[in-house]
Amino acid sequence: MQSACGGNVRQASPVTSLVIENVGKRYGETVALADATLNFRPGIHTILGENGSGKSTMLKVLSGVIAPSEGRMVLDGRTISASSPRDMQDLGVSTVFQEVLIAPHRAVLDNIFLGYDGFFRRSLDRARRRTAAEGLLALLSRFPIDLDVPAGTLALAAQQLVVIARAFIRLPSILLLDEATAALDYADRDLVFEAVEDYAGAGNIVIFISHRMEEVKRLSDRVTVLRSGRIIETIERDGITSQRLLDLMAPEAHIHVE
Ligand SMILES: Nc1ncnc2c1ncn2[C@@H]1O[C@H](COP(=O)(O)OP(=O)(O)OP(=O)(O)O)[C@@H](O)[C@H]1O
Repeated sequence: MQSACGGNVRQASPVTSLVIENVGKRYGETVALADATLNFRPGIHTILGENGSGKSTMLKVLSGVIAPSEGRMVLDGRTISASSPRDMQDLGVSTVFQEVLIAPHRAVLDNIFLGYDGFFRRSLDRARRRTAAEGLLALLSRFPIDLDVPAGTLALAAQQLVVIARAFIRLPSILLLDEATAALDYADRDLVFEAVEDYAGAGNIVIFISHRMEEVKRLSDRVTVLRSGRIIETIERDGITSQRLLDLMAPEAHIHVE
């Protein structure tokens, strides 16, 4: 991925460990996340659970979108005092949210670099931006995406690829993906997953949310299952099977996988 960006973009300092300790989030009477303690290491760590189990809440806490009601986050041994998405970006965290968030009237190229200048506190000239964006989109997309058209004129799948490219262009140490490929077809998803696997293999932390069991089994180095806002168990790659994951997600359902 670094080479796809032509050496034009700079990676934040590598991070080797992100720990959340006793993190909780309440909305009035609703406990969205309770007493969550987890150690994220380089590789792909999937968060799995039924609707409403707290997955997005955990990702929003990690991305700085919401402040936890209690607990703390520790990055490479140092407690984080970040309180906004920008603070988390400065620490090397990039997020692709469930919703496809684009500026529809701005060019695709500008969308890929949205927020980039403030992030790196210095600008990158337009020619270098084009080279970096072209290299990245060539990795992520089977079809060419015009950098100069307003992003809102693209099909939803192409818009989602633009949003994914925006996260990668910053070369984050921690990449958060919340159902980030929902609008893509199977072949599109495959390219994105290859890029994600390469990125994690290069020593970065990827935290991944998906409800598609095949994706989870293909990508995950480890899976943490949530139920009703609580961490039930974390399973390493060798122990991941559909049956085991379903039993942990919904034990009362007694779902049997053939
Ligand atoms: N802004 C909010 N205000 C009130 N309750 C909320 C809010 N956001 C989430 N919740 C509640 O917190 C719980 C966890 O929600 P969360 O979105 O984290 O679950 P999820 O596992 O991501 O679900 P889904 O798969 O449906 O996205 C749910 O009961 C949800 O209704």
